[in-house]
Amino acid sequence: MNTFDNIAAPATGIGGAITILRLSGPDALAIGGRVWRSRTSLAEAPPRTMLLGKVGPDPALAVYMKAPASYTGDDVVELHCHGGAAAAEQALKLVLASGCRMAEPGEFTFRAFVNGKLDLVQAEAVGDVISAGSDMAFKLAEKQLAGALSSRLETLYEELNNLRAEAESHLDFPDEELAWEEGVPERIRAVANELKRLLATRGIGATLRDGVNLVIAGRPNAGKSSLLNRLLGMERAIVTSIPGTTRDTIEASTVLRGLPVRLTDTAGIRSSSDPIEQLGVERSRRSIEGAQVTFWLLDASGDELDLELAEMARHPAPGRIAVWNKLDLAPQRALPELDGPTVRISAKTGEGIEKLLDAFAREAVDTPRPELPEVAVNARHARLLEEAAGLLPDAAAHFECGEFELAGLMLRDALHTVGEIIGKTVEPDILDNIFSRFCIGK
Ligand SMILES: Nc1nc2c(c(=O)[nH]1)N(C=O)[C@@H](CNc1ccc(C(=O)N[C@@H](CCC(=O)O)C(=O)O)cc1)CN2
Ligand SMILES: Nc1nc2c(ncn2[C@@H]2O[C@H](COP(=O)(O)OP(=O)(O)OP(=O)(O)O)[C@@H](O)[C@H]2O)c(=O)[nH]1
Ligand SMILES: [Mg+2]
Repeated sequence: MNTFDNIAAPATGIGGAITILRLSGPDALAIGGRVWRSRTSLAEAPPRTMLLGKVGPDPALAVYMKAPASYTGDDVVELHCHGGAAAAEQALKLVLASGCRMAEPGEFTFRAFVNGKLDLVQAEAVGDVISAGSDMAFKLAEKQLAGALSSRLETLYEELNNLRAEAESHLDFPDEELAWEEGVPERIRAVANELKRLLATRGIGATLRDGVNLVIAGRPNAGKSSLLNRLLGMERAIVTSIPGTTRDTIEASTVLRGLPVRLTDTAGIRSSSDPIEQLGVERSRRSIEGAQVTFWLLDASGDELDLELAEMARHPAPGRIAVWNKLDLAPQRALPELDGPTVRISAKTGEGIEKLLDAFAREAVDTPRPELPEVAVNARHARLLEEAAGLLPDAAAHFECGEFELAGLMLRDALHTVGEIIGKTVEPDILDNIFSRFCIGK
């Protein structure tokens, strides 16, 4: 990605009411002026003023954002054209024929990073904002974009740099018994503790970014699809009184207790001679294996409780919550005690669903009512935090023994590693990996 190129891409999904083409680069203004025409040119009007003109024969609005006061930090021109694939394609063709090349995925945000508009953690947050699957995930991404995590890492980076300087200052006077500043090893350990506090947010970070994989499993007719429909608030799956109604897995996205959830309803598990049903059951098994949380439904009203329990015992399910369903049909029935979290519900009346959601959240994030975290790191951050935190106890110990060279080397490594998180020092392939996951136009 050459940062001096002029790049362009649709910034909106094609097919909406308006398509915005975004141009960024040193010649964005000139190229925009070749494609978009009006009585007053973009160069004449004050920047960030929306003007009406034409792209070819079609009316289109345009705005110029002068470097460095733009999203990318380059000169940016946006052309707001009529929506629809044909209009957008024509305008894009003109732009590409007039000196821009097509932007790669994430390239606008990459430029913002290179131009110092965003650090790497904030650039990742742009991706999180776009892919957020729940209100809580969205709010976390907004905080991270605003710099909540960046500023904490920045503070740690500065402290590590001071500590490194302190250790290295002793190297210049090897023969002197230079008294080292009070409290340096304690400060190193304090940084390690703060890194560990950040590391502890990895779980909730993964849950909010990736969503929880929740699978509903059980014997045929236990009420799995009824529960799916209730959780979604719509009749997504077919429900009948005939065992074996659901033959294939059904997937849906939803939000439970503020957590983004990928929900899978499965075909009821039993041995069957029907080859189609067998394939469905095989899929159910695979879904259960990949689950983070499993609702294992048991029909509390049936006369085959032993069979229900035997089937559950046969299938080790991650994060399993046993769910006695159809409570409305058997309100007084004495049910066997089970190992692990157990909830009683009626998918039909909705009774017990709140308790089920509490149990779900406890299984997913260890608390029935998750709160929005101040910050939450992602897998990349966690890997680097762990690496940095691992170096610090030894660095503190070396410092205490007067082994300042070793202490300094380790502090330098830790500094470098924390710097990688915010993008102060970073390998090109890491950048590629981050930005290529964005959509084109972002
Ligand atoms: N039309 C349009 N809408 C958009 C964007 C955009 O680029 N274009 N954005 C993104 O895709 C998001 C908004 N993010 C933005 C962030 C910074 C700047 C910007 O011009 N920053 C300058 C000026 C700051 C200021 O005036 O306070 C800067 O940082 O120097 C623009 C958009 C969402 N909506
Ligand atoms: N009374 C009562 N009936 C329920 C309840 N939950 C489900 N049912 C009924 O039980 C039958 C089976 O429900 P489904 O949701 O299709 O069951 P399933 O587990 O998806 O069944 P398969 O797809 O065949 O594996 C239907 O007639 C539902 O109306 C409940 O809580 N109370
Ligand atoms: Mg079903």
